Amino acid sequence: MVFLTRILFRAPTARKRGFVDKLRVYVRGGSGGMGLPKYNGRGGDGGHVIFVAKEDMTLKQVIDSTPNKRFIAGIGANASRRAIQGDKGHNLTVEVPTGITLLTDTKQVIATLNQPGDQATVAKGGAGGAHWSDFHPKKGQIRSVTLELKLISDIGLVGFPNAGKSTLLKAVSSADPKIADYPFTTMRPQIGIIQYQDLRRVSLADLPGLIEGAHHNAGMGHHFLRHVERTKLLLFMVDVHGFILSMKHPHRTAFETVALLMKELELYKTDLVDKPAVLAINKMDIEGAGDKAEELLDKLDNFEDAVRELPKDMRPRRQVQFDDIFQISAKEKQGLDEMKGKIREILDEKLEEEQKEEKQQRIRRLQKEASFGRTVEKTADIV
Ligand SMILES: Nc1nc2c(ncn2[C@@H]2O[C@H](COP(=O)(O)OP(=O)(O)OP(=O)(O)O)[C@@H](O)[C@H]2O)c(=O)[nH]1
Ligand SMILES: [Mg+2]
Repeated sequence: MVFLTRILFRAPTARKRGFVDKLRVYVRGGSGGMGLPKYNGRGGDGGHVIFVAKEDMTLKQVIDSTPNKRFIAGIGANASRRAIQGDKGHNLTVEVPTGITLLTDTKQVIATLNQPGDQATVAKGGAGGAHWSDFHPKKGQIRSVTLELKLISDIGLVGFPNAGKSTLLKAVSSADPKIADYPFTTMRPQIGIIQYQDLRRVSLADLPGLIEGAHHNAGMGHHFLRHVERTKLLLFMVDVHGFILSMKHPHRTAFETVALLMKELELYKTDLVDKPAVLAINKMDIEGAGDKAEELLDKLDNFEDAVRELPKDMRPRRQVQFDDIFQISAKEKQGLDEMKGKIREILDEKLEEEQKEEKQQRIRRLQKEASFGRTVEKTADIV
C-alpha cells in the first residue's frame, strides 16, 4: 500500500523518460581578428551561431550531438602582411527541431522557428579590429539561450488524469499510447493522426493529465499546455463520473473538473480560453452515466450560477465556449464517428476562414503596393 501510494503521488517528470521539450544552451559568437596598424589591415569578423529548424528533429538529438551544450562559432583571422583583410570566422549552424521558440534568460523571445528552414542568429560574431577600433577586435556575443519545443498539432487534448484521453487517441488514430487505470499514465505528449475517408489528415495531441493546482506544479504541472498554444482546436475531455486522485483528496464532479480545467488554462495563458473548443463527456458506457451527463449539461447551460456554487479558488474567471459537446465512450468506441465528423467540420470552417483572411490580406497588400506605385509615378511626373 505504501508503495502504491508513492507511485500515485510522486509528481513524475517527463525527463525521466528521456523526453526533452526544453533545453538551455550556451552560445558564443566568434571573436574578431586583430587588425594590423602598420598596413591598415583589418581583422576578420567572428562567425555567428545560427540555429536552423529541421523537420523530424528532437531536442534529444541536439543534446546527443553536443553533450556539453556549448555552441561556439569560429574566430576571425588576424590581419597579416600577406592578408591585410583577415578571413571571417566560420559560422556555426546548429540544426534544431521545427516548432522551437528561442528565449533569453529574461524570457525575451529571440525567434520562433515554425517552418523547416527558418533560422535565427543567436550569437553574433565580434567585428575584426580596424582603424576605427584602434585595430582591436570585438568579442563575440555570449549568452544562454533556452529552446522550448511546442508541438504542432491541429487538436490538443486537455483533461484530468484518467479521463480517457489516451484511450481516445488510440481509438481514433494509429498511435499506440499507454493506457492504464491510474493517474499520470501519459508522461509525455504524443501525437496521433486521424485519417478521414477522403484522406484528409488531422493531428491530435495527447497530453499528460492536468489537475487543480497544476500552475503550482501539482501533478505534472501545466507546462505541457504550451503544446496546445498553437493547436487550432482544444478537445476537453472529462470522465462523466468525475475524478479522485486518492482517498485523501476530494472527489471532483465532472462539472468541477471542467471548471478546474478552464481555470488552469486561464492561469497558464488567458487567450487559450478563446480558442475554439469542444467537450467530450467520456465513459458513457458505465451505469449511471446518463444522469450524470444530464447534470453536467445542466450546469454548463447555467454556467454562471453553477460556478458561483464552487469555492472561490475553483472558479474560472471566464467560461470556455464549447462549439459542441459529445457524449462518448472512448473504450467502447461509441459516438466517436459523429465526434470526428463534427471536429472536421469545425477545422474545415476555420481553415476556410484563414484562407479568406489570407486572401484579403493579399488584396490589401497589392492595393497598397498599387497606390504606392501611383504615388511614385505622380512624383516622377512632377519632377
Ligand atoms: N468504462 C470506460 N473506461 C474507460 C473509457 N475510456 C478510458 N477508460 C479507462 O480509463 C482509464 C484511464 O484511461 P487513459 O486513456 O489512460 O486516461 P488518460 O486520460 O490518458 O490518463 P492520463 O494519461 O493519466 O492523463 C483506463 O483504465 C481506461 O481503460 C471509457 O470510455 N469507458
Ligand atoms: Mg494518458
